[in-house]
Amino acid sequence: MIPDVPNSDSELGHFANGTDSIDPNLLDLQSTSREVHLRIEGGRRLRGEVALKASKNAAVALLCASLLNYGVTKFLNFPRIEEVTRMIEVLESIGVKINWRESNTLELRRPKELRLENLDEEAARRTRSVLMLIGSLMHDHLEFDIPYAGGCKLGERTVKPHQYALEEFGVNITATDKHYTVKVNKKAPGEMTLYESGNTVTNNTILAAARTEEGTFIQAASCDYMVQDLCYFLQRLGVEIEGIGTPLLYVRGLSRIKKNIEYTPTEDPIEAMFFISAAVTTDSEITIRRVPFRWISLELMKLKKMGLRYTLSASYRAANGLVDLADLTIHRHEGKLSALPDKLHPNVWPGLNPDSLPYFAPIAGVVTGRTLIHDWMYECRAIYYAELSKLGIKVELLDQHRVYVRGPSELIKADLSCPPALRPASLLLIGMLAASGMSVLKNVYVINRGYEDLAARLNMLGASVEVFS
Ligand SMILES: CC(=O)N[C@H]1[C@@H](OP(=O)(O)OP(=O)(O)OC[C@H]2O[C@@H](n3ccc(=O)[nH]c3=O)[C@H](O)[C@@H]2O)O[C@H](CO)[C@@H](O)[C@@H]1O
Ligand SMILES: C=C(OP(=O)(O)O)C(=O)O
Repeated sequence: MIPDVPNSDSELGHFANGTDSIDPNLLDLQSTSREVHLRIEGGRRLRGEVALKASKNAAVALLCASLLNYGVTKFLNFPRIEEVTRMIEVLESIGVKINWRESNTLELRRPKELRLENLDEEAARRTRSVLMLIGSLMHDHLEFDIPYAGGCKLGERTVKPHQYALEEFGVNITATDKHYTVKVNKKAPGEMTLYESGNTVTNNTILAAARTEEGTFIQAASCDYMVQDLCYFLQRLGVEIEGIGTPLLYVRGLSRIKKNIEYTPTEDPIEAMFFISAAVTTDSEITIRRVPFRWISLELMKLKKMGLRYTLSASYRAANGLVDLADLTIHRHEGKLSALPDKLHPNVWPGLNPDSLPYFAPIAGVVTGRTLIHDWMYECRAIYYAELSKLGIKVELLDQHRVYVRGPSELIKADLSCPPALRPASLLLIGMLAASGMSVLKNVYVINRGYEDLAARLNMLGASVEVFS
């Protein structure tokens, strides 16, 4: 059985799935050797256009999935972000040959034999995504160790759903000192139900099914965007998958996969929410290009009901030919937005995306009235929303899941450090863009985990963001 809570103090900071307290060491763990900070001259209105990059969350799943393929895998338009770099370090350490080709094309060639004993533990511990290595490695390895996974520090993030899902495929996972020890006696479950409709666990299960020749019905699957992107890639590899975008997936795998393949992941709906929130909080008009609008349709609906005006262009296909995109223009609101009377809360897709929810916190700071944000999914992410009060937004923390945000507020500059979680850290950047004067945001590694070249892209929109170390 995998414990979800660390057994001893010495495990704190490493067993990131288990602790429900915010670990002060985590920032150190997440820093690269050179800390990078941002200096933001706020209070400028944004203007112009920005195009979205592909998502961290699909990218990490695709990197793990590349191990299933004994041919050459090429990912086009792949995000050059810290989380991808960590996963590349992990894959290179076990023998995968990886090269960045022209700008954002990533080419991977796995060797016949992986050297799992060389796995780069330091890189692995910085990301939760290493959990998905289990679903890929179980097909050719009878026994191996994976370091305890890291990722955003948001309170307890259980690994039990992964254990329960993979045991259906004959995978036994036990927690030893700082590692999961994985033993495989492969079997085909036929039918299985996930313990939670989590994204990473769904992807892990799909990876397990992708090289299981008998068909697998996966019930209570997440239908979220990174799951869809992984399924589209696996289909290209020849894996049969039905029910993409629904909670019942049917996967008929292949015993061996060897194919030279190119795949372009879809643009990131959560990056779209970052730019939407930046535009609304600074009361700006900008156009966000290449938005997978159906993946944030509920978010757009809520914004419309607050009074926000936006325009969607005619739709066109993403480079993978599968997902519809459109260009989204957010119009200035000139202070005329109103708070929704009902709470904002996340849900598994097609609900309001759990990673979109935080972006409503700075928005709620500039609308008139009181907004209740109920972040039930994560144990303590709502606590980070209260950091916005240091930028002048009136946030009342009701408990570790709920905040009231009262607006409109006049935002004020501040010097702050990033909390150890990507979306909450990026909220502070949004607040600083809207606050007049010079703010400093320290140690932005955690933002760079998920977003590429954000300072330069914001500067193209007329912001003034200086990177320094
Ligand atoms: C690499 C990746 O894709 N990361 C995303 C993924 O993390 P990931 O799939 O790893 O998320 P977790 O498994 O940690 O789940 C997030 C939280 O939601 C809870 N939970 C989840 C599903 C459910 O049906 N019921 C439930 O209560 C979990 O117990 C946990 O507290 O999904 C999260 C939730 O969308 C996102 O914030 C992460 O960006
Ligand atoms: C929680 C997040 O990421 P991860 O699952 O990588 O920790 C996130 O992207 O907001």
